[in-house]
Amino acid sequence: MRSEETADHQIETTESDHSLSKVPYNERKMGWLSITNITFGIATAIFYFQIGSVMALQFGAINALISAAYAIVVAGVMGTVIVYLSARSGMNVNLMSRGGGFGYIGASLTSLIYASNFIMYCALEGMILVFAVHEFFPVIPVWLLIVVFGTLVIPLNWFGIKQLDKLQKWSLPIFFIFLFAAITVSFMTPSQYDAPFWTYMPEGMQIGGTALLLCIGMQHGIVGLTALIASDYARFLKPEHIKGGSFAIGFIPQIFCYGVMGGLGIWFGVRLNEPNPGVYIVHLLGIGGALFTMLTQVRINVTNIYSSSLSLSNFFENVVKFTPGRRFWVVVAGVIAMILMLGGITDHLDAALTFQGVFLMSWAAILVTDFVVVKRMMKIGPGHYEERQEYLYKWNPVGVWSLIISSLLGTIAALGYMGTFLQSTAAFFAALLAAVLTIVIASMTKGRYYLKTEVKDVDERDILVKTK
Ligand SMILES: O=c1cc[nH]c(=O)[nH]1
Repeated sequence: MRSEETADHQIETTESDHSLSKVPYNERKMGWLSITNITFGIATAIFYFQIGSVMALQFGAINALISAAYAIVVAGVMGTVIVYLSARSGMNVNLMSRGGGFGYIGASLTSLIYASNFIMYCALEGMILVFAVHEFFPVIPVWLLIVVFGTLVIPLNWFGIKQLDKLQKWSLPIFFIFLFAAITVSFMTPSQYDAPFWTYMPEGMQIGGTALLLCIGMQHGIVGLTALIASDYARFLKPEHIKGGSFAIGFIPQIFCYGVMGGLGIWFGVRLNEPNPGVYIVHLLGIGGALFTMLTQVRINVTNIYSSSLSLSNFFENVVKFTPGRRFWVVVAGVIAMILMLGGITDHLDAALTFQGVFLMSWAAILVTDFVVVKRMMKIGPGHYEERQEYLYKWNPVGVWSLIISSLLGTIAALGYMGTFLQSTAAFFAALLAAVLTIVIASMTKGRYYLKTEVKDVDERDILVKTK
């Protein structure tokens, strides 16, 4: 087994993390339901209520619903392809990017930005939890709650994927009990809006046009992330579950995030005339609302820390050969998130998150285009994903230039320097641009930078496309 050949890889094998190498076939034992269950840890975050409620109250419920449908399709299609690639290769997007168009240093940069994204989200989600609890127990100082809840996610990540699976499995039924309670109480609470909720439209807004574009612009901050994230778990999928499982893992959680949670967010928001779920859930369920928030936020933050630890492991192995093991990075990610919360930085992350929304969607688009168009249709580059440094160039211009150009232009557009239309659709256009650039640069370089030397020990099962 290749992953046992070096000392680093032995550490991983004993921890079952495989943060630095692909998951060997004899450890791809998880069924599609278990993996979908883990990704529901992300999908059940009240963050998605908030997106739905804010969109509906600012731009109208029908625009929010159309935008949710758009997010389901875009994240679902990209997510399904990425899950398929992860399950076939045994790699997450960090590893896959090395041989999937970026080179090993190129892939380190994507890993670093990806890790920073999860750490920021961990801090943002952590603050939602801290404020919900502080609301009920104002005597407990905020800094203490930050330290307690910031520390809690570290041991919950200690034993990797199996622990995550158990945690998400046991907490999901409790989540649904709270959710049904909130819906029931909401029905019993007089609505602030008398007509059917989907007819809600604030003054000066209309169906479609700028209002719809602004909703789509809000969704773009997160669509790329939800398409990419399942790859951390799908690499453990049993090979016999790949066919139907790729769709289940790649698509169903998107329906839940944007459709169910987002849809309920629209409904709650309009009914209660309140955009902040931290306020309305507590209003509906009292202390139960604080417990519900605690549950959803712990569920999402264990996945945030898990994904950041994998990405940090990748970055530091690739760039400085520092391989202390994934648990070390769990602690680092947890501590940085706490520092962000304690420093009050979470109120100033807007520009960083705008850039990351564009960046992540472009990255997902490059991985999908590299596989579907470059490898499958144009037969350029190797037919398998290589992750070992000795076979790779540091940089592959295909992914690296496509990502740099599209992310830069996309961010400039998203910040409003190219007009309103491009501001709201920036991530989409960056992703389209990234896809086109991937094809153009791959055909210009004729796949030269995918592999430094020929790989002679490729397992037949790892070949995704016959390129020769
Ligand atoms: O992956 C995600 C998505 C939304 N919010 C998070 O905290 N993490």
